[in-house]
Amino acid sequence: MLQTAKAVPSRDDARGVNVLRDPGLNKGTAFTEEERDALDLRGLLPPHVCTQEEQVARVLENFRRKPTDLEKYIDLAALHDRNEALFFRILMDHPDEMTPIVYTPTVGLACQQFGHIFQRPRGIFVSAKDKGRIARVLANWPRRDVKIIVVSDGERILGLGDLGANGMGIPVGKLSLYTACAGVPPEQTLPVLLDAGTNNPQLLGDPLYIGLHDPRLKEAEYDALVEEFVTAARETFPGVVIQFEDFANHNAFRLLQKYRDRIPTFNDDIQGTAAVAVSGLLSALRVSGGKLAGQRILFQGAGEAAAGIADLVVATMVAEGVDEATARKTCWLFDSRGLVVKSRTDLAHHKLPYAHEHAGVATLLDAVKELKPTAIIGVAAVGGAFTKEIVETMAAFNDRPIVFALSNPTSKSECTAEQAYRWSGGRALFACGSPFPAVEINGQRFVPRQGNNSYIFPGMGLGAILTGSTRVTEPMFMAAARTLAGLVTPEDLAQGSLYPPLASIREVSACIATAVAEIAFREKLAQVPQPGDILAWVRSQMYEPRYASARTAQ
Ligand SMILES: NC(=O)C1=CN([C@@H]2O[C@H](COP(=O)(O)OP(=O)(O)OC[C@H]3O[C@@H](n4cnc5c(N)ncnc54)[C@H](OP(=O)(O)O)[C@@H]3O)[C@@H](O)[C@H]2O)C=CC1
Ligand SMILES: CC(=O)C(=O)O
Ligand SMILES: [Mg+2]
Repeated sequence: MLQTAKAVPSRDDARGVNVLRDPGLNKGTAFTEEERDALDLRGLLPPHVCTQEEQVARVLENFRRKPTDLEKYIDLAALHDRNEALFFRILMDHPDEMTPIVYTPTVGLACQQFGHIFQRPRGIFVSAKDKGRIARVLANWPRRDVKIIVVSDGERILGLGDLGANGMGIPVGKLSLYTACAGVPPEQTLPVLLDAGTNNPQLLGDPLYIGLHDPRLKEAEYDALVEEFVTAARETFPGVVIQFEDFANHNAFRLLQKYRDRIPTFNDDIQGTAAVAVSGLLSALRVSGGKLAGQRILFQGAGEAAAGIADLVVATMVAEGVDEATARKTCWLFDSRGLVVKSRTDLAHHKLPYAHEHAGVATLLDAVKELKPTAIIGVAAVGGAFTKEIVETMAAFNDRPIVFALSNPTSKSECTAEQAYRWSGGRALFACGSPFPAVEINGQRFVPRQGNNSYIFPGMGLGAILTGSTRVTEPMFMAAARTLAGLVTPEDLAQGSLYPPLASIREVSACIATAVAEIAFREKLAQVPQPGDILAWVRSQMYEPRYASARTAQ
């Protein structure tokens, strides 16, 4: 027995196998001859040594053979678990093809099916059962150099509602973009799902649901869970930035208020969305020739995204010298009960600054007719809400109507790109939350781009991480919006694109991180010495999905 044990090493001794099983170290068929010897890999791999390019070709061939987007998602998730560098190489080199799979819209479907497609856990699940021991749970994470956590409690996943622990797909997807779009090293990222229960009856009745089969915690218990998590996360991973994602708005605004002046944190749905939308507005105004001060913006929806955008529109106008009261009057909200007006007594706190003197209006179409907005922004997750009549009405009194259909995923989009362009006779200045293909109308080609916070959060997080900023502030989001808008070229605008191409997202993120870092240094929030050339420094810190050398792998 002893002899056998010696002759056949135990798994722990089999260095080669462990390397192949570690996605951070594994190069698969790309291990060189020397590495195969040094790491005991001989025979564990087929003999042909592949280049990374050959591996990419193989992955793409298989990926493209998958019959559905969900199958493609599962395929990429498996690659992520197998070979991190190859996964990010593919994401970075094929952003237009891969982003809609790891991110919206497919990630929404994946979250809906999460318990059924689940293969391997990724990230940390902190549940209500962990009360009193969350620090120990976080300590189970194998690394201490985590710099960015994206946390969700799964209560408002995209526009799909309460998906409970299935919402883990969102932190995982967002953090994949952190690495692919902003070069944050994957080992510095940690997805967290805070399982406070779910009120989704379908999930509670689904034996394959992966979360607690319990109703959501009530406010006091819930707040205690979040507080324990935040405290433990900051102790376990000193300096970590915490991004709150896809919380329901009854918690999102409160938690932002509670933590924004205490730790480096932001709410992506409120603040990241605000920056991308303001950037889109600034780009649209370059085409229409107007100024923010001259706009009337009607939001369909009055939640996190709407209030976040409206607040940043106001802050931007105030920074341009407009008085706050006047600035507020440019923004109008329309919620599930109609136009938000002063006489209403049912308004949540975040709606009050936009409750103007006006008679009640019951339908969005009537609101458009009465207010004659220059821009409509859809953030209510009501698919198809921008009807033909609404877009035609917008086009009747605006030479260049601004139409942003920002709800996700695609099924919740207020209108398609084709509808916006066709119904406006090719005059709409359009942006969408989820991707739409290019549209040709009367020989003119329009290339819609995504008004999605994915243009903002990777660079925002990178800037905060690199500087060790102690806070993530509103001026940083304003700067991100302006930086992003500044990267839109006349060629982009000529084809209807209000954002730069996804292919340039790493450069976009580097510029946003630089703008954020400049503020962190100026406001003395940074914890590192200021480099001479901030942009060059930021670029030099960005992860490249190159394979580590065998020496590193050992
Ligand atoms: N493109 C992007 O980057 C982002 C897009 N989004 C998308 O925006 C959508 C909303 O997100 P978020 O703001 O966080 O969600 P919230 O739940 O905070 O807000 C939703 C809002 O929609 C309103 N609403 C619901 N039904 C209707 C209706 N029939 N007519 C008018 N308003 C209605 C709600 O009204 P009431 O207040 O009365 O309940 C609420 O104000 C989602 O689809 C999300 O995916 C969000 C963040 C980023
Ligand atoms: C994009 C995003 O954050 C959302 O739809 O929730
Ligand atoms: Mg979100």
